[in-house]
Amino acid sequence: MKIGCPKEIKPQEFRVGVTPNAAREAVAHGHEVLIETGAGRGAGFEDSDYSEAGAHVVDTAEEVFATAEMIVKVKEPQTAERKMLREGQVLFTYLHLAPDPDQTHDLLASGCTAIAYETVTDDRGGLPLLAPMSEVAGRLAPQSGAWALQKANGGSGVLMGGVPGVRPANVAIIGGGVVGTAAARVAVGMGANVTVLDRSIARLSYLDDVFMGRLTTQFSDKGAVAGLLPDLDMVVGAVLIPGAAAPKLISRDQLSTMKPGTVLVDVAIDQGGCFETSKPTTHENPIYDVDGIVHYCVANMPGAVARTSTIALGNATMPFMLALADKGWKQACADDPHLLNGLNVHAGKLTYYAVGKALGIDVTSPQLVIKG
Ligand SMILES: NC(=O)C1=CN([C@@H]2O[C@H](COP(=O)(O)OP(=O)(O)OC[C@H]3O[C@@H](n4cnc5c(N)ncnc54)[C@H](O)[C@@H]3O)[C@@H](O)[C@H]2O)C=CC1
Ligand SMILES: CC(=O)C(=O)O
Ligand SMILES: [Mg+2]
Repeated sequence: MKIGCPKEIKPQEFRVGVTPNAAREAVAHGHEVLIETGAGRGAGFEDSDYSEAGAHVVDTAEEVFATAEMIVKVKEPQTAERKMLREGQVLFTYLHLAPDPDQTHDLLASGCTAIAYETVTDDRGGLPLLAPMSEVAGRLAPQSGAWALQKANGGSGVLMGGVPGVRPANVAIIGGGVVGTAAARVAVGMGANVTVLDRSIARLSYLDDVFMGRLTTQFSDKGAVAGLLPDLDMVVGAVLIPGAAAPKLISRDQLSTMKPGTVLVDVAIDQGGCFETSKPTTHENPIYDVDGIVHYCVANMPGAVARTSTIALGNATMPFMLALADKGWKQACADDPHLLNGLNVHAGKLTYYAVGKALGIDVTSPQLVIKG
């Protein structure tokens, strides 16, 4: 199969969808890999690394899209990229369709087959292609939030770890999954006073065991969140209902119950955000103020540490990319129900229920699609 990897064009996105190591494996499996010149540079990979791995370096994204049977990327295709997708072509990347009707309609109109990293599952109930980037974003969240807490950035001027005689920051993390756990590890390490809220008692029990008294766990309901808000310095939003639009857990009215300069870090922004006042921002302009509360809502946080993120993502996607290339998407999805869970769009049909529910679009069963 011809596998194509364009340079990412989302602002300040330095990751790349195919690493030289992944390209080498694909070539060893008999596939042809086309990579746009400079695509790996932001992650520390030169064109020569790809050439040595057996890939063909091409000059333009147009060439990649026109030639490749499968496009492997990182971020959801941008408008210019969506225009280049065609019927029969496979797209393997993050999509986050539930909060993004424009992209959804463009993908349906293109006729392509789009498999979303973030809805591929595993045997343990996890999301193996989201998890590596959630590990990164979770570790970054307290770091970015601590920067936003600084007075010059609009924050309240509270230091995460405090100093002897002055209390540390109070941090609440809503959602104790992969992002939440990684964020808790860093926030606790910085010396903050951390509370993690989740609706899964099993998850709270795990966190209680692992952190051995170094954080507080609390069941997440409206009353619990409202009760914490007046005393917090930072909230990290880290909830997920796979594929679905994120539930809104802090309303605009509630901002007035918080201290001026409190920081909200909405990691769940790629699924629409879990605070009513969240809207996506970029690394170029990551924060904004609503009613005196600082919002950090960067939808591609791992792009900031593109080297680490690219290698971590490439390690996770490679086996799935190879299965899709070796067998063709239909057989690969028929053989692996976890990969089939990644199928969001095929030939003008939406195939993921949570996205259909969020956007009011009819859904065709993915099982039916692969039999067709
Ligand atoms: N902004 C960015 O750059 C990135 C964003 N993300 C996003 O971060 C979010 C979290 O991802 P993961 O941690 O991997 O998901 P996960 O599935 O590991 O964890 C989500 C947790 O949220 C909990 N939850 C669901 N509803 C809740 C509620 N109402 N209150 C409290 N907890 C609730 C679940 O029980 C689960 O433990 C996702 O939206 C993901 O797409 C991930 C990576 C990068
Ligand atoms: C998960 C995601 O959207 C990202 O890593 O950018
Ligand atoms: Mg870019």
